[in-house]
Amino acid sequence: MTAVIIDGKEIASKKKVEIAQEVQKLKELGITPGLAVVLVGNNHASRTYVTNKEKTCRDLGMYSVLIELPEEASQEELLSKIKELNENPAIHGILVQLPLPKHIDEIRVIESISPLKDVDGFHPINIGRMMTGQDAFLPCTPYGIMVLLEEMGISVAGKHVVVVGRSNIVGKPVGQLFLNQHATVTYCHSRTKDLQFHTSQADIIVAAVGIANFIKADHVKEGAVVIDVGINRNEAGKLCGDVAFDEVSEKAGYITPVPKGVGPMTITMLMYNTLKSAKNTLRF
Ligand SMILES: Nc1nc(=O)c2c([nH]1)NC[C@@H]1CN(c3ccc(C(=O)N[C@@H](CCC(=O)O)C(=O)O)cc3)C=[N+]21
Repeated sequence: MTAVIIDGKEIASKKKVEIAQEVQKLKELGITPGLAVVLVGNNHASRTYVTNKEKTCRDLGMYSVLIELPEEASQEELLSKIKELNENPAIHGILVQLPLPKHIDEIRVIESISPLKDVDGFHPINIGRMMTGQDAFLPCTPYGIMVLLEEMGISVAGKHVVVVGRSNIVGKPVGQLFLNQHATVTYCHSRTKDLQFHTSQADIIVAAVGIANFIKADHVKEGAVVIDVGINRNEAGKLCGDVAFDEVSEKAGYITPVPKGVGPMTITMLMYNTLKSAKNTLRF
């Protein structure tokens, strides 16, 4: 069997057209969704992602502003910038690019963002509301994964999903979103015994460990759906996922490539969350 490729780039483009149309409607009501991205320091990868986010914002007709602080900026400086953004009515979404320099407490920073503008979905209020199945800003990568499956017509209810990796921004929340859609969820991590025993039973595997080519064909059941969240660089500096794509594609039923799989959906769902926040202001 050769796996069906889940084309995240194509699905993201389709979603972005829908978002751009919604943005146009809001602008006719006098509201332009605004996203503020805060970048501390000069990490090259972060700058690439931030540039990508800003460009996408503008392509969709949204307002975007980049706030740059030097690497040595104090936590207090960052927190006061965020306070200004919380109070700025032209800003509907705030994203503080992670990772932050070591001298800054990331949790403290995330908790200083208004939950109403937390378009990353990282704030405990939004995580708590997601846990209990209430309306919330959902974290962009996990949300994007659920949209990919929905667009591909891959049902989740009753399926056995194995999440490999338990980060706060992907592994833990994506398992919760699967649970909310009635899947049976197994979380695997660095302390799991016999990883292959679990992954080879999965109907759907989410690989979010941050180790290049970690999931091999032996980890995968014939016909399984394999979602690769990895954003690693191989020896040649080329972007590659957590899944050994070629050998796993021989066995899987569906697979997301890296690049052009989950990544573009992360950006797209950030735009969706910013639009949602702007729409929320119509409610008050
Ligand atoms: N507060 C915060 N929120 C984030 O959402 C966040 C963050 N910090 N820090 C860094 C990670 C990483 N991230 C990616 C977004 C898009 C691609 C993406 O579009 N990747 C393209 C390839 C891009 C390239 O060529 O490098 C793809 O997979 O096709 C990847 C990674 C968001 N992040």
